[in-house]
Amino acid sequence: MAEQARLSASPDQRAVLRRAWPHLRTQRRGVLAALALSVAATATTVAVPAVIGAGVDRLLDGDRAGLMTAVAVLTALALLRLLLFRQSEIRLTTVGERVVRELRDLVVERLSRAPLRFLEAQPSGDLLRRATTEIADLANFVRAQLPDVLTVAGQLLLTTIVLFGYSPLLASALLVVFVPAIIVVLRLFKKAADPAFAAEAAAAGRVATTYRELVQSHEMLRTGGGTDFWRTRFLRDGERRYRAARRSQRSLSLISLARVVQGATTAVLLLLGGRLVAEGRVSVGTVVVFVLATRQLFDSAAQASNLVGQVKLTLVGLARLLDLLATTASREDPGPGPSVVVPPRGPYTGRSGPLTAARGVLDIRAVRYSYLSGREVLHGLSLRVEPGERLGLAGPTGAGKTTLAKLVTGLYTPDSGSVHYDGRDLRELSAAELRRRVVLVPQRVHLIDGSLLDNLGLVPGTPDEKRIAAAVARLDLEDWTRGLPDGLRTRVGRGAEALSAGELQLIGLVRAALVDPAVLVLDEATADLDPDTARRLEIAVDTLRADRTLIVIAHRESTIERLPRVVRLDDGMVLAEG
Ligand SMILES: Nc1ncnc2c1ncn2[C@@H]1O[C@H](COP(=O)(O)OP(=O)(O)OP(=O)(O)O)[C@@H](O)[C@H]1O
Repeated sequence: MAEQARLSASPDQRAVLRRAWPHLRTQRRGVLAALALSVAATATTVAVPAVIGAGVDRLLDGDRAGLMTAVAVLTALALLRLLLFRQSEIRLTTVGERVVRELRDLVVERLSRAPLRFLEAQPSGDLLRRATTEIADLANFVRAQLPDVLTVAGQLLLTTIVLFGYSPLLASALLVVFVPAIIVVLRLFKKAADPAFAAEAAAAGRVATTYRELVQSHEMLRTGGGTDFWRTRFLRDGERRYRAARRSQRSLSLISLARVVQGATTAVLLLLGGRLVAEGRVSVGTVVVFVLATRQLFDSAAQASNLVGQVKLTLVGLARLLDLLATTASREDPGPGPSVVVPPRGPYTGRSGPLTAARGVLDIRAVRYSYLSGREVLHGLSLRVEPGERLGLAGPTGAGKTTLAKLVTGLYTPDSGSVHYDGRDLRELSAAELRRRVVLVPQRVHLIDGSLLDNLGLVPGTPDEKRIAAAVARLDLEDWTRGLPDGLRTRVGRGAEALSAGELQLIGLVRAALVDPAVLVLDEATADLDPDTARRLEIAVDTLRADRTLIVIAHRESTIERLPRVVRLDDGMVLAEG
């Protein structure tokens, strides 16, 4: 089996921000400007204790003018602070929203080009969560917490610098007590929190998967009596998620150890400061600066402890998102940076590629394919289909007919062997060229939420109503569309007009007519068709086939009887022809 990239349940959490940085490429200037504003805003806060300290010393010296200057500077700082904080907040959230939007677009783009094999291999709920909830969480974080995080980080850094300027001795004492203790606390926290938060995100993904399964297969679960099984599974996943959330919350309590560190640091500072003042080595104003600034430092640390859970959650979400982007990056992507691996064999995503003739031979050469390692489904199957030929593929369930159809239409790439159209390996063709030449009408055509017209128009080039109506008329399907409540404008899909399996295939055939491919592969619906729909399908297929190659995965004897050439498959091999 070809190596298939899979999303990791616990993606690499190391250097997440560094790995995310290349994705900020287009917004780097904005990010830097926002950061500069944030630093300036923070500086106005950090300067306050220094100005108060200077004021205290002027007061003790009886320097009235100096005191008034300090008061004026404090007032100016307060105004400047207001202005700069507001500006930095606006800038940050604007740039952050842009980055999130670009990430969202990139995810959509990557998922739309991701190989079918990759998409089928992932639990759909988990994929959905990464592509939606986790990006939404990131957006919320950017809006609500990022400005605070930057302010806190800036305050911690700038305050330390200012204190060293005042008294290296007191500042060193502060750091000697404060920094090692905080590092120990943070290390303990990281050790407990990294796996806990990753497990919580993975558990949430599992809940989403189970939930999605219910929505998708509710009919089967109800009629088959499987509701209890599902409920048990859902409760089990919910319980796992609850326990994972409790564990990550417990890891947060480690951060409260920081308060013990705060108490010890204040005590050391007051004892040492008092002694230095008594010895005349520092002024009272300097001790005031230290006391106020240390308070600020502790406030920041306390705020940081409140934010740290949110930051952790966001970093885990970001790591999962980067994992998704790295796993879906195809060979053609320039890639955001060296940390991105390039796993899925991006099939048929070439942007250019050779052009092929409007009618050509379809040549399947010794293709092998496995979904799961060690369980080969097609074992070196070869088949040549001439232009304009009508071929039926028959065989028992599980013989590999649908798999072959997906290989022939380029939805899967063979593990070995190749599929050629007009002498070209499908892998060499651009996505547009491939879609122009080979079209699959699947067994179950999926509807998007919208009108029949919206659904019929889901082909390259977004055809207008006139073109769609002409295609409907060409396939002799006007009586069918006219019979629907609003004709072509009838809403279809969930909660709207229900269409039968055969009618869904009619939609697939109209789409094929709009594309005008050289090869049409029709995976016949297995459901029983009412006589009207069966007749419409027959007429539409006959009209459509004209001079193009038609491959029908035949589930009905009547279809097999009508086809001049029938290939019977069994266990991934051609069993017989005729
Ligand atoms: N997404 C998948 N993951 C794993 N195994 C799969 C997947 N799709 C199909 N298979 C397996 O591959 C084998 C061939 O399936 P395939 O659908 O191609 O057969 P088929 O001849 O089209 O059957 P049917 O007539 O029932 O549609 C089967 O054993 C099936 O269980």
